[in-house]
Amino acid sequence: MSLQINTESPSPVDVDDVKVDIRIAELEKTYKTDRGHVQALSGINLEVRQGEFVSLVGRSGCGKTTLLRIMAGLIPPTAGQVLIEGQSLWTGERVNSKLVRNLGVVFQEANLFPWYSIEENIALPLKLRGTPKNARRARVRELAELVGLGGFLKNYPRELSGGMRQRAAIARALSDDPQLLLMDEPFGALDALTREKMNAELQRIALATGATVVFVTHDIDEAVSLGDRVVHLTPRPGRIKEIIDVPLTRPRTPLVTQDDTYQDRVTHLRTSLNEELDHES
Ligand SMILES: Nc1ncnc2c1ncn2[C@@H]1O[C@H](COP(=O)(O)OP(=O)(O)OP(=O)(O)O)[C@@H](O)[C@H]1O
Repeated sequence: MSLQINTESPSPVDVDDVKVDIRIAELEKTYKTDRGHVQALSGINLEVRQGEFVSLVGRSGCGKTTLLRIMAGLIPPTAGQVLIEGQSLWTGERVNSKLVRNLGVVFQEANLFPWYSIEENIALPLKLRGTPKNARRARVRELAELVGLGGFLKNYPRELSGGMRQRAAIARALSDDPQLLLMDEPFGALDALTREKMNAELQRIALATGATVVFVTHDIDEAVSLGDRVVHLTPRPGRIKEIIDVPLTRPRTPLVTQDDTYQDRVTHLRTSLNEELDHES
């Protein structure tokens, strides 16, 4: 079977198409350091459709986290645009805080507030939004069950394992029903079984809520098993090497790994990543 691989970055912004949730156009990011400039991203063009699950993969230093942090409103791009539902996320170094409030963001580190209980941590976005206490409590219970923390709501982060803290962080990111979920290696620190379970949960939640997900991972298998498309970035500077379609039906179970389409994509990506290493050595 031939791979539907788009090796060209899509052309920049065409704001007429309402089904596109995110449009990234000619994005550049250069970090200024004491030892000079580091060009982390160059010429990034990417469109993400509403409800789509896009995985970002690539070797260490290819700019995955930088791209996600720009999309999350945490660091400004040096040039280019990020449009979310047609609105600019960045105007120079100024971020559109209204757009940022509607994002759910999960990082590799759980980043929970140590002085709040798990319940209070998960409820925080709802509290900030002014959701009444009873509704908040019901939603938090529902989410805690979902991520397997139903019995730990009164505990504090320090009393939980790393994997449990991460699940709490995911529940917190989901609490306000974000339409766009940005995740940077959220399951990197979890054991294999928990990770598999969280992958299934994330897929289920994304399907149920219709949320658009952008998901950074080092793990090719995870990228393909979760993604509708996989964006492969290459380093120095970070560029899109190719975008791979993964036309597999959902929900995808662990059996997806036996599917030819799945295996083709994984093999292709693995070969492509290894070629990069060979070129360097
Ligand atoms: N705050 C910073 N200041 C200077 N350079 C930075 C900064 N953050 C990242 N970089 C550089 O930008 C490039 C991209 O880094 P980034 O963390 O985005 O890559 P990554 O693909 O997420 O890497 P990894 O997979 O190791 O997390 C790297 O060369 C990195 O050294």
